Amino acid sequence: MADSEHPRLILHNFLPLDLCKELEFIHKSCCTVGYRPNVFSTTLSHLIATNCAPLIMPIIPIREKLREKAEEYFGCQYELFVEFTGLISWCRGASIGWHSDDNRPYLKQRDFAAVCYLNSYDADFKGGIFHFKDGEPADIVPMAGDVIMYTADDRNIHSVDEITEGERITLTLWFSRDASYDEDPKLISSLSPALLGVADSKLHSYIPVPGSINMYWFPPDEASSFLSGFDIRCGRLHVLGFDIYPFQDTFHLSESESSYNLLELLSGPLLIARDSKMFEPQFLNIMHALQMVQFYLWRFSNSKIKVEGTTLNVTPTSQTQKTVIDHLKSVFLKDLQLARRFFGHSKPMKDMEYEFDWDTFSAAVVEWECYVVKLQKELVLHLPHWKTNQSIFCVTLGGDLED
Ligand SMILES: O=C(O)CCC(=O)C(=O)O
Ligand SMILES: [Fe+2]
Repeated sequence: MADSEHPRLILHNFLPLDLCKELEFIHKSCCTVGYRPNVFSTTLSHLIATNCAPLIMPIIPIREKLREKAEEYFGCQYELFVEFTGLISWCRGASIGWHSDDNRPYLKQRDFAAVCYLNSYDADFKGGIFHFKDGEPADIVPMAGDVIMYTADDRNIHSVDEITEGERITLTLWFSRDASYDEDPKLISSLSPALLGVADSKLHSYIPVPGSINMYWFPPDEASSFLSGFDIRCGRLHVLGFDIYPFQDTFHLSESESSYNLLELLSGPLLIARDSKMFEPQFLNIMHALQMVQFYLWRFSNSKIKVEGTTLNVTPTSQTQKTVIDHLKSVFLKDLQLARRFFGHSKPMKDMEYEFDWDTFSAAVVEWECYVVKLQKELVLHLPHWKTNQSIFCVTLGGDLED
């Protein structure tokens, strides 16, 4: 498959599609504005810092499998450390020219890269084809479940075409031979024992806690004034048909209130509305609401599961509430068109309109709790082992990932 001048490995169908969908859910619920233009990212340390530690669990076995594969293929058994793990998405306009992944002084520690494609060219996005400058294979068309691995040096100079539509999502890792760049000890020390000691009855401890407002404002250089652009969390909810209504008294929401103060409302309790209906149970903040909607989308929207007969907690939106919603929308989504261009996707949006129902959404909210408790238990089970070894790896793979 590869010659020794250009050491690289392509693995087809390495990740099961349902796992790809799960990672997409995690990314779309938790990401922040990323490190390059029109790029969004979710790192493991960010998941831990925003009280979403259980959500690192689906990533851990994949990470370990990839490290093993890299060591085996590139002939460096037991030598590699994971330097970086992140879910990364590229939206319309993102691209990268010819480069090697170690091409900056501060990236010299990178020895190998692994890129797992979580969604597919054409079906989910247009553009975004990967090219190696020299050697074979030369062009990689991203397909969900496929993985590419290559050396980070100039034997594997590569580029990615501009994304012209949709959102291209990957799980990207870099490996280093230098133990001082191992990300594990930092991650382990940030997994606070107090946080993990919670019993199931205290699940509310795992309600996501948002990072600072400017981490979610796009474009990032507008995050000092918020005069143009949009909040990416509101943008994602908007393209899926949801509005936000703050739970707090809104009498002070005058036109003159600063954008920053209004954006602060997103860190507090709120309700979500859709099609002139308000869902009564409150969410504790925007990340909580977004996670629930993305969870619904992942687990319920494409399945035949329909839940009927749940007591509906949905009321009609009043005119006063609509006025508040519209005012806040004009603050949170200054550039609605841009938000739609980035996160909107004509086909899935139509499917959503068709398939959404509040009863099933209520069921998803309950199911989400079971999901997080399950992951939390796994995390609690593994942590003592991780601490002893100062390294994050699973003792068993739990059957989620095929050999
Ligand atoms: O996402 C990809 O296919 C590769 C991205 C890349 O080259 C990079 O992040 O350095
Ligand atoms: Fe690269």
